Amino acid sequence: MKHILHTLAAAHYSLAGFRRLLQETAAQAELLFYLLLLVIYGLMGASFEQIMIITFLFLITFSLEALNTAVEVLVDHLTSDTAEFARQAKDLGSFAVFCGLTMMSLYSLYAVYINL
Ligand SMILES: Nc1ncnc2c1ncn2[C@@H]1O[C@H](COP(=O)(O)OP(=O)(O)OP(=O)(O)O)[C@@H](O)[C@H]1O
Repeated sequence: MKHILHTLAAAHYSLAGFRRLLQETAAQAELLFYLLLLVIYGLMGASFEQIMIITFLFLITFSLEALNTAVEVLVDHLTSDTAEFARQAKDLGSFAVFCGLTMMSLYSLYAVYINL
């Protein structure tokens, strides 16, 4: 019973995190990018396996965006001034998201190449 309640509470907190993430313009753009890719994958007759792969890559990218947002929230709480640690922390988070988007883009170029 204790474990079930713990899991339910964790799901509740995760949903709150998802709602918070959707307030970020970058996260909205990434979600739209994924939906657009799904349409393209559908139109070119991609396999179930290819749709699963792009979905996993999107979920990795979206989770990187969530962690990047968490870093930004913490940094903004720590300082409202210009600071070297703040610049480095935000740039590193930004680079992580960039890597995720690059994975999605490269895989999609490959999927278009083998399906058309
Ligand atoms: N307090 C700060 N001190 C120094 N540089 C900062 C600071 N805050 C932001 N920056 C620099 O400005 C960039 C953009 O920061 P900002 O807070 O606007 O992120 P963002 O545009 O909201 O990021 P994202 O698009 O990933 O949500 C950072 O990557 C960093 O280089």
